[in-house]
Amino acid sequence: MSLQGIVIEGLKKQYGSGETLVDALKGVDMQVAPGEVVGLIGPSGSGKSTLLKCLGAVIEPSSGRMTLGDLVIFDGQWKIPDLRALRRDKIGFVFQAPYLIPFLDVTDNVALLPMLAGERNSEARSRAMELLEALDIGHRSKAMPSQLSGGEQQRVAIARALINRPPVILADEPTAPLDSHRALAVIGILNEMARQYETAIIIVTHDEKIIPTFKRIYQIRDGRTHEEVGEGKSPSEQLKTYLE
Ligand SMILES: Nc1ncnc2c1ncn2[C@@H]1O[C@H](COP(=O)(O)OP(=O)(O)OP(=O)(O)O)[C@@H](O)[C@H]1O
Repeated sequence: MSLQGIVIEGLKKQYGSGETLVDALKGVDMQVAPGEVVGLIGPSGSGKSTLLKCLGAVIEPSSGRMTLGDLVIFDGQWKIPDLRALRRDKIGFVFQAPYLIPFLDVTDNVALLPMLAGERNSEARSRAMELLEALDIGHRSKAMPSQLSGGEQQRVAIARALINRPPVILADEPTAPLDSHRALAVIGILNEMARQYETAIIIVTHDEKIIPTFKRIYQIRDGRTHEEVGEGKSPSEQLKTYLE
């Protein structure tokens, strides 16, 4: 991947038309370097999920431009013919709920995507195992999801998001159900993974526990992004700014 990471320029998204028109994004600009983890915060209804869905090629923006690495994915229209392949190969998703498949063990939950894509089962499982070890959960590789704690399930979900080494990870409230200790552990892991694999990571959050960990934060207000630099401010100063 080139040094570009994620670049979003003038992104707009409108839902509906006429009387039901909603201007969800009114011109979003955002940049995340490879290896960087940024926070995305904003009040309810400000457009955070809409932005993540546009970037994740789940919904189509109305206008603007989005680049992942050296790949222009959207410029007034989709520039990639196969959006499913784009999602599978370039983007890892982590959600609030881990959404693990209940009847597959931990290893197969992580290995499923490459196996479905045609990789040999033994290779996919051995890559899954490597990641599980790196996430310090290798010892639970044969467990079923229901036998894991919430924090352990979220680490498996992170391994699944990383298995194809995507240049981009989009995380939507990944720590919401976790206590402080586990939430900070999950953020620590995402930071370490970003550094190790040069992944650009965007984390949408309301979670006061993790907001002070971000070096850079984008705040969405009224459909536009405002960049805030977290570093240098004390956690309480940051929280005061963001929660106002
Ligand atoms: N499918 C849709 N059709 C019409 N309007 C929508 C649709 N999805 C979202 N919206 C509107 O777009 C705006 C942005 O919504 P979005 O879900 O992106 O906000 P959010 O910041 O993620 O909110 P929350 O923190 O509550 O999840 C809101 O006004 C919402 O009502």
